[in-house]
Amino acid sequence: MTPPTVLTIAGSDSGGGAGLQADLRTLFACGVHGMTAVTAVTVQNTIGVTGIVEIPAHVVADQIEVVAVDIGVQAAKTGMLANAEIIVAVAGACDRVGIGKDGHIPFIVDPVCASMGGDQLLRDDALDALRTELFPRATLVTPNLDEVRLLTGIDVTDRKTQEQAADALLAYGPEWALVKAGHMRNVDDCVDLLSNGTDVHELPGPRFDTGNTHGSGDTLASATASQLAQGVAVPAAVAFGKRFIVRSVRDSYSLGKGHGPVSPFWRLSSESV
Ligand SMILES: Nc1ncnc2c1ncn2[C@@H]1O[C@H](COP(=O)(O)OP(=O)(O)OP(=O)(O)O)[C@@H](O)[C@H]1O
Ligand SMILES: Cc1ncc(CO)c(N)n1
Repeated sequence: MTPPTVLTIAGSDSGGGAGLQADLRTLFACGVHGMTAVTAVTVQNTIGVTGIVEIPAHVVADQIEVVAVDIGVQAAKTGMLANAEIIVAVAGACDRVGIGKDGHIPFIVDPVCASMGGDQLLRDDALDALRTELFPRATLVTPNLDEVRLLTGIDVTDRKTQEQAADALLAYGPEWALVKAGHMRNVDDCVDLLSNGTDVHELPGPRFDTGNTHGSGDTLASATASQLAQGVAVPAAVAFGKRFIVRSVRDSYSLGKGHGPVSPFWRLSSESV
């Protein structure tokens, strides 16, 4: 049987923990066919990012268009987009193939700005392009708290500011905003907040005491995209993504000398070959 298809528009992490490698791993574990429009190649391990080569913007757009035309895309997500020119090209290509809230294909914009270790993955002057080019096209945006601060100026410290941040993000035009709580390290649990301005959903979850959360945002967004690709509504798709990431953080593992990755392998391990 042909599985549903999901396109990730993202950068490569040579260490295999985050970026398109995390996306493909997660999409596979969720039973969907993953496709990639590569935006950048990072020279990266568990310690940090030491180099970035950005892919020409027209090549990013072409990757989106060729897979959409031939294979078909049932949901799409973004990760690292590197620069404003790529963002503009992604917006144009998405419009041409129907990806986005005004087309028929659900579109998650994960506004990746930096790696877990703080290395910059998006040029400073590209923030505005994210807000103006991609947020209005997004079915769902999924910033972490550092990205919320950069995009809205709001410092999220509790449930009230989390909701304020969601409203500020929604003002840029996405249908839904998910304000992730992974970086709210002063609290014992990890409650993400999903809102479309009228429906507000708390997504509760435990906080595991681990530094091995490399790729957690990519994994959450990809697991959510796997559900949107099958016609699941946003709140249920995000609830699935949250359950998926909780198990994946629980089973995260140490690798190298820095931050190890979250692991979606739990989903594949119930049967022996
Ligand atoms: N220590 C943890 N224990 C449990 N869940 C976590 C933990 N850290 C992050 N999460 C969950 O993982 C998901 C991603 O959250 P986070 O805010 O860390 O995103 P991110 O910073 O974009 O991730 P990335 O590490 O890929 O950059 C959220 O659902 C969050 O609640
Ligand atoms: C390529 C890439 N994308 C995303 C992230 C953030 O998780 C990362 N560290 N590297």
